[in-house]
Amino acid sequence: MDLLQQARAEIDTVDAEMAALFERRMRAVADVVRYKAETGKPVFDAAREAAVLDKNTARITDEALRPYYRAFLSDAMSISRAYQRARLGRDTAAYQGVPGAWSHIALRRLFPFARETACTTWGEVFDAVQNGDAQFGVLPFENSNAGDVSTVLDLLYTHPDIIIARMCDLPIRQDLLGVPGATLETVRTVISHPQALAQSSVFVQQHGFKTSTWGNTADAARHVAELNDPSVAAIASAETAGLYGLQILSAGINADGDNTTRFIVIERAAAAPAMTGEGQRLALLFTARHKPGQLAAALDQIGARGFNMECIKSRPLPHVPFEYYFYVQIVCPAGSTGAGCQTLLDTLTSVCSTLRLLGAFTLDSTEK
Ligand SMILES: C=C(O[C@@H]1C=C(C(=O)O)C=C[C@H]1O)C(=O)O
Repeated sequence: MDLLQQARAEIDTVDAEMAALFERRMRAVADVVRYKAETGKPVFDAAREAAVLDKNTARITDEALRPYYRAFLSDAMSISRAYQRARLGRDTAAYQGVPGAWSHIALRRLFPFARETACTTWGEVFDAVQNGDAQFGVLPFENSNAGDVSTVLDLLYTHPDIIIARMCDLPIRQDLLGVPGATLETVRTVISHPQALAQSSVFVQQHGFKTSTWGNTADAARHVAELNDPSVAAIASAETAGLYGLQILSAGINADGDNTTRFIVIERAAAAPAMTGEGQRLALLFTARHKPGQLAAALDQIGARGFNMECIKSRPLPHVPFEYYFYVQIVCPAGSTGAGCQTLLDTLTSVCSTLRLLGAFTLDSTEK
C-alpha cells in the first residue's frame, strides 16, 4: 500500500467512527428539540456555543490544528441548528426579490436547508418576520460602492421587536450568461439591471455589444432563457445561470472586483440579543440629548472601554422633523465578556436619551 492508500484507509476508519458519533450527537440534539418545542426557547444559544467551542478547542493538543477544529465544531453546530429548525418547523427564511436575486443567493448560502419565501418589498420581509410567517429575513444592509440601504435601517428602527441575528458579506461577481450553444461570438445584445451594465461597461464596450436595461439581473437571466436566442445574453450571477439553465460565457466581467454587499439576517426577538464579548459585534441604535458633547460622550465611553467603532450612521428620526438617530457598530475587544458588554451598555444608557441593543452577532463569510 502506498502512502496515499494508507492515509485514505485511516481516514475511512475515522470517518466510520465519526459517522456513528454524528448520529449520537444528533440524537442528543433531537432531545434538545423536544425541550425547545415544549418551552418555546430559541434554537440558537450564543453563550452555550461559545462555551462548547472554548472547552473542546482546548482539548486539541496540536496547537496548529486548533483553529481548524474550532471551524469544524462551529460547522457541526450550524448543522445542528439547521436540523433543529427543520424539526421545529422554524426554518422559513424570507427575502425580497425573485429567485437568483442577490438576496436570494445570500439566503441560500446562509440557510442552505431553509424553506424560502419571496417578498415584493423589504417592508414585507419585516412583516413576515414580525408576524411569524418567517423565522428569518435576509436583507441587504450596505454595499461597498453604493453605500447604505437606508430604508432597511429605518425599518429596523421602526420595528422594536426585531433584531439583527447575523451579518455576512457577499462579494458581487457578475458573469455573462447565454443559452446553451451561445458563445462570445454569437452574442449581439446584453440585457441586465443598469447597475450591472455599468459595472461591466468596459467588457461590454470591448466586445461591441448593444445593451438593454432590465428590472433586475435574475429577471434578465430568466428572459434570456425564455428567448432561447444565442444572440442575447444576460449579466447576472453564476447561481442564476444554474437556476435558469444558462451557460457562463465569461466569468467576473464587472470591473469593480471588490464590490461587496453586506447582508443582515433579521429575527423576531424572544429575548434581548445574547452578548458573549470577544468575537462578537454589537449593533446599537440610540438618540442623543440636545446638549453639547452628548454624541462625543457616548463614543468616548465606547473607545475608553476598548471597543472599536466600525461604523456610525445617522438618519432622520421617522416622523420627527430634523431629529436624528444613530446606528453604531462596535467590535468587542479580545478577552471581553458578556458582563463587560453589559457594563458598557449600562453606561451608555445613562449618556444617551434612548438606547437599543439591535444585535450581538458574529460577522460571517458566505465564502467557503
Ligand atoms: C443543541 C443546542 O442548540 C444549538 C446547537 C448547539 C450544538 O449543536 O451544540 C449548541 C447551542 C445551540 O445554539 C443547545 O441549545 O444545546
